[in-house]
Amino acid sequence: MKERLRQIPSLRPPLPDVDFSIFPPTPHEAFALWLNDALAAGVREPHAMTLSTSDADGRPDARILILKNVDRRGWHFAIKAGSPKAIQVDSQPQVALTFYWPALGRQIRLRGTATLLPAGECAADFLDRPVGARISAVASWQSEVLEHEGQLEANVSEARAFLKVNPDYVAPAWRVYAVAPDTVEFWQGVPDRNHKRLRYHLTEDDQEWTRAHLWP
Ligand SMILES: Cc1cc2nc3c(=O)[nH]c(=O)nc-3n(C[C@H](O)[C@H](O)[C@H](O)COP(=O)(O)O)c2cc1C
Repeated sequence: MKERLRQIPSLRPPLPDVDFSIFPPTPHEAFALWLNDALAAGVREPHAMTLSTSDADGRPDARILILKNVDRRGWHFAIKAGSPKAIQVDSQPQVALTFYWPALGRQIRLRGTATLLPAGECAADFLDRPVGARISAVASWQSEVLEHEGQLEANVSEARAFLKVNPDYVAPAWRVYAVAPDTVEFWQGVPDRNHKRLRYHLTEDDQEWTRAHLWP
């Protein structure tokens, strides 16, 4: 295994260069710039990110979610109440988000606080989902033990029939959170390993973003 892993290239050139000295004043704007680059470079699912949480005992957990929006409140994700991640976020709202875009050798790391958005926004997000995704959200006891496939099929059929006659139904467990970061780091991999890093940090009074270049 060790040999096989060693042979896999990482940060394979060509990678883009970056001039952090001309980066915008907020990480929100910087994220939008890099997302444009990722889309232009054909990065698959650049809106997939790892949400890291910790449970009540302080044990870390992580999983991938889809980024739903970025606005002044932060980076949004949608999940189901009652799932392990939702229980973790509610008990410990300090979380981290991580993006990795291999084709560009770029990583973005955020640390901050997750806040539940108003019920109306959660409902609107649910109704925006394709019908298959709504069926699945209604049918699934997410992350519970599935005793046999038949259970899932039965729940999916039931949810499909229910949503057919109740197309405006909103799953009450649907939640959208925004992560308001206090730290956001933009990391550009360089093949010679002298990576470039820019960290945005919110001042204590939450008024201003400061910027610092970090050692590789
Ligand atoms: C590309 C990708 C996107 C995903 N997007 C979401 C999402 O937006 N919301 C979600 O609840 N789960 C999403 N998942 C599934 C989660 O990673 C996870 O398996 C699931 O939510 C259960 O997590 P939990 O047991 O920590 O609650 C996605 C998985 C992948 C691989």
